[in-house]
Amino acid sequence: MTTTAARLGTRRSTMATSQSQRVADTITARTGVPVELVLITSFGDVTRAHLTQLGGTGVFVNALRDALLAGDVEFAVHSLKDLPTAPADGLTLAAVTERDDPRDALCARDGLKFADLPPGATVGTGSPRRVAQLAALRPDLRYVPIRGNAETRLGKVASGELDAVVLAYAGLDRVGRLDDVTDVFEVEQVLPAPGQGALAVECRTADAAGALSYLGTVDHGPTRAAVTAERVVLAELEAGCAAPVGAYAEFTADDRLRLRAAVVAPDGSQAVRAERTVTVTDYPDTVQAAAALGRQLAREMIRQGADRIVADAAVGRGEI
Ligand SMILES: NCc1[nH]cc(CCC(=O)O)c1CC(=O)O
Repeated sequence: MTTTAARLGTRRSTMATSQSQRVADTITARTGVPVELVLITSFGDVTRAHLTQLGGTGVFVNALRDALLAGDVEFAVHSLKDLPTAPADGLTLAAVTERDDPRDALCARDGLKFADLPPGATVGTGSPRRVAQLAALRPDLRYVPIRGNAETRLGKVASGELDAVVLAYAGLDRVGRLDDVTDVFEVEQVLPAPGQGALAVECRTADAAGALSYLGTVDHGPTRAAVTAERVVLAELEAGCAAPVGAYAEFTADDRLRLRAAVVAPDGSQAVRAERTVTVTDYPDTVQAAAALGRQLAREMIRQGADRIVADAAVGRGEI
């Protein structure tokens, strides 16, 4: 008897296939189920438009979701930070993998640290969240929007077109480019995107409890709780993945869940930053505690004007 391999849908980039292969190998090691990668081209991969002009959420995940719903693949692996917060009809988040390093990293010419970049130096990043937080730290630098995969972005530093680029540390690790990192931003300086460093495994809801219940073997409870809190902040602020919102949750030494979040105006001139910790055992389960924590923190931030900053930033991007 031959065992048919489960088909895992993934984007085609080196980063996507590397992280998907790792999930496939872990599933096979833990369950014995063979998994084959099916490469799917998303609109976000082929268009040259600037990310913030693509209508926000979902550009990288829609093609994978279409393939799932069409039955072309059994499950899909996404970078969790690219996944819209709204649930998708007929699909279930079957697993959230253990988070890799959530921080953002600087890759600069000549080994330069962020503090040592000369005034006026050009820093490439397509993320309003990064621009806003970096501009708050160094308003004297020039932030340049860029697109393309990690290798293309790093190439702009190698060619001398830019002095530096900022990318996710976890992504650089997955494409084998950690040698290019010259500085790493602590989460206190630059809060990561909600879900950064974690992967989402998505399948059809109809298969989740039965045929594909083995996907639960790659679910990591503490990461799922942390990213739940982070994504609730994003949802409550009615912000998409292109909004200047950072959020990071982690368990403290005494097993409480601490959530930090920031909303920063695109020029760094205004910011709402907040932090809150929850005692998880006060709630029926960890994910409910995380969701309550996210809602409470978001409400506190809205009282301080965070929703205004989010809306103004969307107007600035031409979304409203
Ligand atoms: N939007 C693209 C994207 N989606 C996930 C990652 C990095 C890996 C991760 O956060 O899991 C990246 C690239 C980047 O931000 O540098």
